[in-house]
Amino acid sequence: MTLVLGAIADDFTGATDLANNLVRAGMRTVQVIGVPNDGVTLDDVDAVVVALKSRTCPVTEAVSDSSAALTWLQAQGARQIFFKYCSTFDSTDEGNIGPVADALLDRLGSEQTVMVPAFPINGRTVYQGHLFVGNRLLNDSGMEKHPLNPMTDADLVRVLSRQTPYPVGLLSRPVLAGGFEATHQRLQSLRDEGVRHVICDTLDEHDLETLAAAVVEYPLVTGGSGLGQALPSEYRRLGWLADVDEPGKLVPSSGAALVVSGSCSRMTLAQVDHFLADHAGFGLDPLALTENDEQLEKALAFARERLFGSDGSAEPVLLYASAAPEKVEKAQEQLGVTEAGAVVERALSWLSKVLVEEGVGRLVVAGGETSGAVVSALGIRELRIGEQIDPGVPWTQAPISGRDAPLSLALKSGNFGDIDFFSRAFEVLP
Ligand SMILES: Nc1ncnc2c1ncn2[C@@H]1O[C@H](COP(=O)(O)OP(=O)(O)OP(=O)(O)O)[C@@H](O)[C@H]1O
Ligand SMILES: O=C(O)[C@@H](O)C(=O)CO
Repeated sequence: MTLVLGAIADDFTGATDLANNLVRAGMRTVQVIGVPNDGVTLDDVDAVVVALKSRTCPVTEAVSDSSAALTWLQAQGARQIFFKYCSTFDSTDEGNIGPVADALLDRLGSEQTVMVPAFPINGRTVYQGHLFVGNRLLNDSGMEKHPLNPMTDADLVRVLSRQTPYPVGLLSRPVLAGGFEATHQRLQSLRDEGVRHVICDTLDEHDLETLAAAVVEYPLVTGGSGLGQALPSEYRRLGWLADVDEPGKLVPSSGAALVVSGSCSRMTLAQVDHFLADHAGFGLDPLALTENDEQLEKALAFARERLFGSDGSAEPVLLYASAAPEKVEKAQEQLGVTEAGAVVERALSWLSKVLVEEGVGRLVVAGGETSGAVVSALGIRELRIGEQIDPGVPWTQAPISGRDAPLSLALKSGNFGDIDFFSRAFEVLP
């Protein structure tokens, strides 16, 4: 069998989220970090997800990194390309969703793609082009306060129209409810009208199935991991995908248990509070971090003492910069948005690297950008997907040089996971 799906994910937690859904739907999936420059063995692999850090970087960089990923995936023979972005459509008026999708369409010589951010099991739905998080519109969900890409408009046709010079259309729920034929015809007529990007309403798994059936032969599809959950059965129907056993199990984990969090999303803030109620944690402040190394050293000493307790009293520790919007704004006013984020990412990734070298073997990271920074600092190139902790967040494993057993790693998207995620994650792990 040849490679069926090649995915380009704009952040690391998003990549893992998609890989998780593909694995759960029966595809043998490999997640690679960045475009591989040497041999990755893709025998017996149905899907590859290339994790980029292109969500908030400058547009030109996002476009060139995504194009490089496409070139590599095409060389591997991928039949369909999936551009994975956030289920909350994280982007700004400059991009990067529109410009990357346009560049990929150009390269693939394709006239149209669909935009399917919905992930119903995690409460992300789209109706009349408006994105909901649970029962709130996107712009009233906490995402309007996102440190890097505040989402202040829930109308995705309008949002995307600011990012692309091409026409953006809507495939609405009433049409979708008419099933495959009605959906197929609407996409066709939008294409005849020159509509390049189609925002797709989606309320539930059944809508995802209808969409997957209608777009399975599109060279490029785009969206959240919900569509990734629905596509594999269509690949199977076309004979592109053989039936395979359930995804492989990870090897038993070992080593101390650390959580690092740079996510300031509403759910992460609640998870941090919940964990701190009966676990140890150390909060980092970007302003203090820029002054000198004192806070960093204190955080390291705090973590070492509890993680590796010499008297056998080892316990999980949380290191976090996660903070409420007022605090984030204050740091951003003084340091600038990019520098405030970068200071935190540097601190958390350095702490993770040192502590993994010293014996952390189970690591949970909260936040997509934060995960990107941590995974890069650890020099990880490839992840195997394992047990799911909560929808969208599996345990993964990666070899680490100097460590006999692989590192067990969970990359949690900001708003994913139940309130007790940080402590329960370690219970799920074999
Ligand atoms: N106290 C803080 N002040 C300013 N910026 C912060 C602070 N804490 C974290 N940050 C930055 O905020 C950004 C959070 O983005 P990140 O992608 O990690 O989380 P998220 O958006 O919640 O996750 P996801 O993208 O998976 O939904 C990071 O760049 C992080 O460094
Ligand atoms: O789609 C989502 O919400 C997540 O996979 C994600 O991309 C968060 O960074």
